[in-house]
Amino acid sequence: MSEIVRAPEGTIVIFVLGGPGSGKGTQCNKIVEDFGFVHLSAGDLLREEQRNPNSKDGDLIKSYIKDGQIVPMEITVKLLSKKMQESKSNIFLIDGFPRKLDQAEYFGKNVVEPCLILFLDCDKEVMKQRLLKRGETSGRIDDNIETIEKRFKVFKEESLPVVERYEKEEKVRKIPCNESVDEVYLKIRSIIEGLNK
Ligand SMILES: Nc1ncnc2c1ncn2[C@@H]1O[C@H](COP(=O)(O)OP(=O)(O)OP(=O)(O)O)[C@@H](O)[C@H]1O
Ligand SMILES: O=c1ccn([C@@H]2O[C@H](COP(=O)(O)O)[C@@H](O)[C@H]2O)c(=O)[nH]1
Ligand SMILES: [Mg+2]
Repeated sequence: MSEIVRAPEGTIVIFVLGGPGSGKGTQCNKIVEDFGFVHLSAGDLLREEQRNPNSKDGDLIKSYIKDGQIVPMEITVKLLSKKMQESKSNIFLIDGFPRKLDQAEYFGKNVVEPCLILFLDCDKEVMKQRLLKRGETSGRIDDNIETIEKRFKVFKEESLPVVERYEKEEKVRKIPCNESVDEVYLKIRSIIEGLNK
């Protein structure tokens, strides 16, 4: 796997954060359609790496995901950095990362500081119902009630402090996400359209 490389000057990174099932992937897909940013889902990259029979990290990744725990950051940051290096774009939506304070520090120091955090704020019960429904067809090893509960705990204890960290830097836009996909997206679109105004 390639090494972690600092992003070139002018690279713009938006972190899309929120609890499991808050709609990060769904909303990122809509942003990509309208704005053409490059969407990197840390979870998707880890799942792809886990499926790669040549990866030395596959078994480790699988055990962390199945248990709803956070994979050691060197693995995730390498995957993100590789995709960024391969891309011709300089605007990235990074979904579901950073999940811990040390990951936020590490990425900022070694890759790039984000300019904006979109925080998708959704009620736990709403997220749980979405994930259970998704689990009927997703095939994800973590879309089951036992792992979902663990993911909620990890999100509250480890990942919410990341949002609080960026709130101190006034980089966070909080978006209520209990409503329909289109209602949520209208709010997100207006935030993105307002950038640089
Ligand atoms: N606003 C919404 N209203 C109803 N269903 C939604 C909404 N947003 C997303 N969903 C559905 O909820 C499920 C979870 O959405 P999505 O995969 O986008 O969430 P996520 O935040 O990326 O979750 P994860 O952290 O598990 O990757 C999907 O089945 C999606 O179709
Ligand atoms: O930065 C990351 C992102 C994800 N993980 C692990 O993957 C699963 C699923 O992530 P989603 O964002 O829900 O697709 C997550 O529960 C973690 O186990 C990670 O470790 N680090
Ligand atoms: Mg997702």
